[in-house]
Amino acid sequence: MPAPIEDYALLGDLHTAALVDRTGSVDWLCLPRFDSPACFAALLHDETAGRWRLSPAGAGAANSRRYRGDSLVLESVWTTEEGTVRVVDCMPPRGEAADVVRVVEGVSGRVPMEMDLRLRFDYGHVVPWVSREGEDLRAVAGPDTVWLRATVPLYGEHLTTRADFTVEAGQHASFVLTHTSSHLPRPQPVDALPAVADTERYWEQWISQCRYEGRWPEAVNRALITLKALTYAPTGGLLAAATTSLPEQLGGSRNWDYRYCWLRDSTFTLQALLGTGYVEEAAAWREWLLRAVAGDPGNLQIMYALDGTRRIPETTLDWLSGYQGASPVRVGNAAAGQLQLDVWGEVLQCLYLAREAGMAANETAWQLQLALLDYLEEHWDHADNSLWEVRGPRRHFVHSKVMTWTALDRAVQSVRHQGLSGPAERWAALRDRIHAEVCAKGFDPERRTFTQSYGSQELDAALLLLPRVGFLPWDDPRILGTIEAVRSELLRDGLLLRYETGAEGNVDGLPGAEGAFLACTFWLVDALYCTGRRQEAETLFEQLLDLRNDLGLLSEEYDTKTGRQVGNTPQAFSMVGLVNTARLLSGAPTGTTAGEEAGPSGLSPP
Ligand SMILES: OC[C@H]1O[C@H](O[C@H]2O[C@H](CO)[C@@H](O)[C@H](O)[C@H]2O)[C@H](O)[C@@H](O)[C@@H]1O
Repeated sequence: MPAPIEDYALLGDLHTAALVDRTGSVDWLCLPRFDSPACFAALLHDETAGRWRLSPAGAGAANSRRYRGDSLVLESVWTTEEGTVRVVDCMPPRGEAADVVRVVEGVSGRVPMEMDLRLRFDYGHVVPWVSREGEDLRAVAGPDTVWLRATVPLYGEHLTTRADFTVEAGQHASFVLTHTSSHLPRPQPVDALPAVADTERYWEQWISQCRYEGRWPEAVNRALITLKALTYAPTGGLLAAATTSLPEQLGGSRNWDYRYCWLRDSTFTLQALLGTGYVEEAAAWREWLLRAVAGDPGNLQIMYALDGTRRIPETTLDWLSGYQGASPVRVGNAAAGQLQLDVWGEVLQCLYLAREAGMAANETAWQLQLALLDYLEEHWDHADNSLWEVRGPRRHFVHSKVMTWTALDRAVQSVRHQGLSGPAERWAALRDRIHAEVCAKGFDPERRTFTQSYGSQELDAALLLLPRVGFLPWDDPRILGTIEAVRSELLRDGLLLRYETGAEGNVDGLPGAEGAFLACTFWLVDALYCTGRRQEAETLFEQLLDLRNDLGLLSEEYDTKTGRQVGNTPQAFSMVGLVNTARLLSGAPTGTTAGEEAGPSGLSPP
């Protein structure tokens, strides 16, 4: 049975990621890319779907583990009756091929070790043909070949590759697993020990560029490293999370594939990276965006594959029982075909902020924005699926409408303050019309709160974002009323739901419920802080930090009843929330609004 979600550590090489549990088992690895089929899928079934375990013989969980400094080199330590060993795991920055390096270091005594490798390609159901090439192993199936080089003898048993060996104090044993396409010659294997050192150096060098000087630096650095690890280096695409189908409710069916680039999640990630000095990543993402939407920029999709592919059809993998029985397991994501109007606002805002942060204006990028605005002028008044990607009927979601306001506002600011050219007066007129409509149709004067959609009785945590984009100031009574209403109706055991599942007309069209949404709870911290409730804000932020696993990672949601992380992991949305809220609470200007015309406040210390 897979481990609790919070037990998993992340390894990555900016092309793909692996998850390792406390017992030394790699339970998730997709090769060669994040969105390729997994060759270790025990995470979504059991060990028969593939995993790679390395630990002292008969041992359970490691006694301790940590990342080496600010890196993605994982160290797990076991102390047994025979002595102490350290297993060092990493994925070196991608060279010719993908490598996973595992080194066993004897610390004291003489410890018997076990290695158990079950490669199962195509999400667990293809057993490869394994043969020896000298001392090394070669496992082939269809498009994939995996090589295993080890410094200890290997043997095969029950369709599994094993090693039983002993490590003494001061000794090393190492394993290098290398993947390539099966039609290609064998890549040069990396040397284990230098590869570990290179990996550590790569991450230390990357984090040394960080310009964050606020509080909670360790938590922020770890979140930034995680966000970087969710970057697909060849294209600059930013992933929502490293996994598919980790359930939003234990045992439930709200299981989605997050190994893609959502424009929304990417723009939030970009804001966190830009705000901490990572302008290069922003430039790479802008190039990715321009390529992804090229051809028909008006016809924007809300998400794309890592390389900008538009078609990511959703299917289920019925041979997998799902994470601890939560089925179905889905690959692909039908949300790609939805209308989510907020995305126009997020993209225009992000590109605006990138220019503010010093990225040179780019004529092609501005042409893209003009095309997006053309579309929006025609479609802003359509009902949509909202940022929550509801699968129930489309509605006039208040947050979506406010983000169309944001798109137009940032366009106006770009002309007025950034020297770009466009019909600013026409955009400003439509912007003001949308503002008036939202205030008339999306606000409930009796309850003194904005509502989830026009005429609805329901609330939505996304309403906390209205003042952040400058739609109204933080001290506007309608915003203060909304913050109070959202708190009183959506807080569960101190954390915030996105909305009430199953309420009024079952807005998301899905069975079951879900955990508290961590990004929304960070938004609540921001709202408390920006309305002068600094102590409450700080207390809630510290409470959120306590939900991170021992390695500083957060998944998408938290089940307050069982005290467990739920949903895909590690999730960019949550890690972004941590970075941006830490910046806010540290007094850093966060600049999510465009300027004085956008409204007097925005997200900045009051
Ligand atoms: O809740 C139903 C939807 O859940 C997923 O969407 C969520 O994750 C996205 C990626 O992080 C995020 O952008 C979105 O705001 C979230 O609601 C899933 O991808 C959808 O298919 C599903 O309908």
